[in-house]
Amino acid sequence: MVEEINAGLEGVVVGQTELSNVEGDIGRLTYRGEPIESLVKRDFPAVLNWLMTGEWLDESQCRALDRWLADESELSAVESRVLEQLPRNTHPMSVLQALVPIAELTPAQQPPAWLDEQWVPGLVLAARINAAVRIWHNLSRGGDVFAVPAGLGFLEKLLYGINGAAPGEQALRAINTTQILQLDHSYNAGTFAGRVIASTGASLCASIAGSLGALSGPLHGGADEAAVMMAREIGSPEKADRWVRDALANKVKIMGMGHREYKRLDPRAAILKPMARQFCEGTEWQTLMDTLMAVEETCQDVFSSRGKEIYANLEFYKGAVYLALGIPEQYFTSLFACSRVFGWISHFHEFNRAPRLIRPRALYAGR
Ligand SMILES: CC(=O)SCCNC(=O)CCNC(=O)[C@H](O)C(C)(C)COP(=O)(O)OP(=O)(O)OC[C@H]1O[C@@H](n2cnc3c(N)ncnc32)[C@H](O)[C@@H]1OP(=O)(O)O
Ligand SMILES: O=C([O-])CC(=O)C(=O)O
Repeated sequence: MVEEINAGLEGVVVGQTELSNVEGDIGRLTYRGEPIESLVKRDFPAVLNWLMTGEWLDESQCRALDRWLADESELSAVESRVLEQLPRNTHPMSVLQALVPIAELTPAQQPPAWLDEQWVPGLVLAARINAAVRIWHNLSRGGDVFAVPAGLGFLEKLLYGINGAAPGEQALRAINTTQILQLDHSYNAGTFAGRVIASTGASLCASIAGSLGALSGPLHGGADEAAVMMAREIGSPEKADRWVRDALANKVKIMGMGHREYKRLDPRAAILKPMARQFCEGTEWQTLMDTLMAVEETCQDVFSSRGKEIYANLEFYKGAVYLALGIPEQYFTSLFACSRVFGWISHFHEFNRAPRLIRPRALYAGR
């Protein structure tokens, strides 16, 4: 009997989740029923807590969580030594994969009293990941780690540490938006990898180390860096049309375009494109932004001539916002991980409430 094989698991339902809902046919994304368009008007700590627990924090709780996460965004002596030993050209995603399995999950500061203790190790891990990205950004450039003043918020500390200067109000609002948009996305490859690892009874750190590996690939989270590298290679909007037509004729994938689930515009790209335009206008990033827009136009034109549709995904315009915030492209995917880790933690706990070993079957095709 010939068994049917679905190598990419397209459309296969392998579990359930209450965390986020990707409605690809109508281009809608919600976290616990709340559309991302309204969530981006809130503060990042409030939204990550909503995703994890399904409860809204009041203003003082939100400030307390923000401050505690920021305070926990430091590395222990052992963790710092690990980073110091790494070759300076190590990619930030590899740095995170080296660090996470040995990360210390005991908080250095007392967590807010109302925080359910089941969340503490995961939140400490998320804070360590943010710290590692900030600190590696300094170390990999051969410099000292920028001193960051006390009393900053979680995302403020991350941006301050990367740029060595206090972010303005507009930059803070922008990073609040990008990080909210990346928190969760149902059973994407990175999250699913984490659930598979959790299904063996492995630890939270093991699960998240696996998710990081999956996220790093260019067909997934690594597309953010790859899209900007593509725009840099093209060089200018005038050259985009020829470049894209040649690429598509040669079956080269255009990074940041297309999506397994969205059959319309990714709602995250719909928010990020106007933001990126506004941020890049009249700056050194204007040509890159214009090049990305020209790539999107030609890509859609070629697809339409084939009777198909293609749309930008989360990754296509996000990089232009990040560049304007002072974040270099090698760091894009690690910034993605700084947000998505809260989704991975939520999935780890959700999965472990009804665990089952995930073990599919293969059709033997050998001798
Ligand atoms: C956060 C995230 O992970 S978002 C996704 C980030 N990844 C990217 O941006 C990488 C570029 N995009 C892609 O590779 C794909 O669109 C994926 C992997 C994201 C999803 O693709 P799948 O559901 O597997 O669709 P698949 O790759 O089979 O594409 C269907 C058709 O569209 C084409 N296509 C899809 N995306 C692209 C693209 N970006 N560039 C060129 N052609 C594309 C495929 O070549 C295929 O054509 P064919 O039917 O002639 O063979
Ligand atoms: O859902 C997917 O396949 C990829 C994606 O957009 C994400 O992880 O945010």
